Amino acid sequence: MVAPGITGHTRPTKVKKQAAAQKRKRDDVDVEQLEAAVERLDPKNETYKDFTDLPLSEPTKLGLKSCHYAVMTDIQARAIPLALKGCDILGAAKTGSGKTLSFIIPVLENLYRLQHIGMDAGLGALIISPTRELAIQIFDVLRKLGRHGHMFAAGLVIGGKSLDAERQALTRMNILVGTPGRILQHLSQTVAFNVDDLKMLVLDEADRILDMGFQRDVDAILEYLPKERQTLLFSATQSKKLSDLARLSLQEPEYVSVHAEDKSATPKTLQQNYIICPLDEKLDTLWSFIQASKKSKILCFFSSAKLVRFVYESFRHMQPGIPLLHIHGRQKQGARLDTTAKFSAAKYSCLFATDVAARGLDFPAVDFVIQVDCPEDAETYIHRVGRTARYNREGRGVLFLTPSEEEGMLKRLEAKKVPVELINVRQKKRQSIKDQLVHMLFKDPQLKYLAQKAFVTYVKSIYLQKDKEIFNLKEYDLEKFAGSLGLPGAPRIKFLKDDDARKRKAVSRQELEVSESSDEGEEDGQPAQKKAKTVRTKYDRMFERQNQDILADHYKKLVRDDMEGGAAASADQDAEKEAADDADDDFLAVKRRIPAEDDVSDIESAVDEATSAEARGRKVVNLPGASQPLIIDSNRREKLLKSKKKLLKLKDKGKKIVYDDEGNPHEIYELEDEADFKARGLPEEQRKKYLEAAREEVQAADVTDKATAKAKRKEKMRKRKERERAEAEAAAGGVEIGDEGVDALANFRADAESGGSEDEEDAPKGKKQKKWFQSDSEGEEGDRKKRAKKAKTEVQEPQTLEDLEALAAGLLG
Ligand SMILES: Nc1ncnc2c1ncn2[C@@H]1O[C@H](COP(=O)(O)OP(=O)(O)OP(=O)(O)O)[C@@H](O)[C@H]1O
Repeated sequence: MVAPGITGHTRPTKVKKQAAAQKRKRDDVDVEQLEAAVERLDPKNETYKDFTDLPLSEPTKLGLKSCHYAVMTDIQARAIPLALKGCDILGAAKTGSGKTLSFIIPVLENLYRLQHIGMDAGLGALIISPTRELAIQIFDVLRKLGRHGHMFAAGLVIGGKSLDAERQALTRMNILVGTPGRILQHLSQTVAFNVDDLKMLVLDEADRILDMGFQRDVDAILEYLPKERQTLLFSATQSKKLSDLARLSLQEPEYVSVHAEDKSATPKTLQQNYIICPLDEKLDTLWSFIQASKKSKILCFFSSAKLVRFVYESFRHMQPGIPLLHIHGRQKQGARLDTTAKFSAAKYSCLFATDVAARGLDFPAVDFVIQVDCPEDAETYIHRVGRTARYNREGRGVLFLTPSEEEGMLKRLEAKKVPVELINVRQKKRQSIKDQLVHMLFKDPQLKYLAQKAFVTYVKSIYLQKDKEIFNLKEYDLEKFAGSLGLPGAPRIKFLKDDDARKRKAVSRQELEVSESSDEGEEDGQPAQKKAKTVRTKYDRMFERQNQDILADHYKKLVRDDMEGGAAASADQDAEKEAADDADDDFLAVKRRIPAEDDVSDIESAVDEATSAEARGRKVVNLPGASQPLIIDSNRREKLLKSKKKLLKLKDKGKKIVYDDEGNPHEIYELEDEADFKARGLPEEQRKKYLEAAREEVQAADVTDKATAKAKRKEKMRKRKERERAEAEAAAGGVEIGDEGVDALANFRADAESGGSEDEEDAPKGKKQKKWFQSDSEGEEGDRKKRAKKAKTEVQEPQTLEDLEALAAGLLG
């Protein structure tokens, strides 16, 4: 198999051509025999177990052998024979049950029997996947299986590479794997891309591809494809919606649903648990879990990219003792692929992810899938948890549910026949990381900013959830949640006006996840055309941010005020701007409370305005302490009168005054009259006079100071002599002074001379001084904590995987 741009041939062209010609001759015979054998297949009455039971071409057999695939999985045994016979298929099977081969083998075989090979044949099969990572994975399986003698040209189009390079290769391709957006882009822009003779269309993760997020792209793609074709749809959670089937022009499709028999939609080897965890305890619980499972491969799901970044960055600072990775749609493609490869290869690692990693990815040997944030629905739960316990391996899934999410989510899971069992977190084993987070955020403003964004995006994700039976924003203690992220308080969030919010609510959560990453040209199959076109600088983006009041102070000073009265006008402008970059804030607005100097209107014009307003019959109120009258021209202004806090804003801010030696108040800068200044002489002469007078003043003060210092010294000397005399008399009187007594005396003298500062020097070196605000007991408490912490870190590391799994299980058991 040839994969343009990916594999190259080293053999000279002549030899290659001869080999191909010979092969084709052999294939002619092969093809006829295969056709006859496929005709004889009777999937409805016979069962097939091994791949050798099926009439497959030599190259496919060799491919299967080289990958050590011998026995078919259930979905393969049922779907492949039907697909070989040309049926349209709607295949549903549990995660990790081998669906990829269920469509790759029919694609290779059906095109092989049709000899749909070479440049002139054009595109024979199109395989669509919702994410780039999954497309790469499918292409990899195709390559491995097809490289033992198949002559197809196969390619991968997922964006992130030059369109031109892809264009040239596209014209030669027989099999194409890609994401919806990029495929559509080529269909609409690459003239030589010929799909008129397409024989097969495959949708992997079909329910995802057919949902709202991809609807437009997929419908547009279908417009280009011939109606006469074979269509295969596969997913772990399959939609049977008639409208979808009609869209795809399926012809009497065969429903191949493998989990119908054992009733459960998840693998038997998967142990599924859930814990009840209040929102503000999630990070503590997760941290403790990771600490107890260092020798494991863990995949943790969160609801937003910002949350993933925050948890990754903060946990990394705390050195958890296990390699941490993170993946989300906002990363560059290279970084995502790098992370996928690293996590696949890792023995022990913990990957923090958004749902971009929820579907289809075949990471080997994942021990735990932790759903830290509740999935939007049961389907997403199934796909997430399906990253473990793949192909008969064991695995464990733990779902964190807040008390308010429990009932609704369990109902949804039950409806999908997903067996989850409640377990408890051992409170004794739960470590609190709140203080560490507070400390880190205090020291690192960037981390604090990330925490604030994480908070906002989390709240947004809850607000946007469609299933209000599970997600009810009022039930979450947001103040405590902010505290658990290390924030001093919850950033203030104000929801947009009702109609706007309603519009946004209609957008599905999936669409949001997709659009979250649209800044990468095409992300998860979103077309690149949707990208914002204008070039904007960092500063443009800075001013466009809605959550200005959670930015650093100096940003605040740069922000123009949206005073209550002007808010309506600026809201429209904001709405336009906000559509661009900070997409995840676009239904939320943080109240702006920062007045800027140039927006406070000129008093005179305000008074004029008030007079004319009064003339027009409007109510005008003179606020005590305010420099301008307040015109009441709307209900909002009327309400304003009732709020003391808001009225405060309209009052004069006050000035800074300095007092001279006589106690007279002055402005900080007082400029005298120019004529008076000139009358006193030339500026240079005035300066000299001033300096002379000041010098005389200083000299006089110096003389007095010296005299005072001398008098003090004399007095001190006199006192010391008196003391020595008293000591000598005491000694003569027979009082014994031991070593201790001498020390005490010496100390006393030093005290007298230095005002007691020796005390500090006497404190043992190396031991940290107590702070003035620390009481003794606090100090001891601190020491005790330190000792306890030390003891904690000295706890014996378990040596075997079993030990650690037992520990991990212990935490959750
Ligand atoms: N017949 C087989 N024999 C042995 N291993 C197999 C067989 N079929 C598939 N596998 C292996 O099982 C694993 C899961 O396969 P695959 O990724 O196709 O699952 P899936 O059903 O598509 O999962 P998901 O629903 O999560 O996308 C892969 O590592 C694959 O190599």
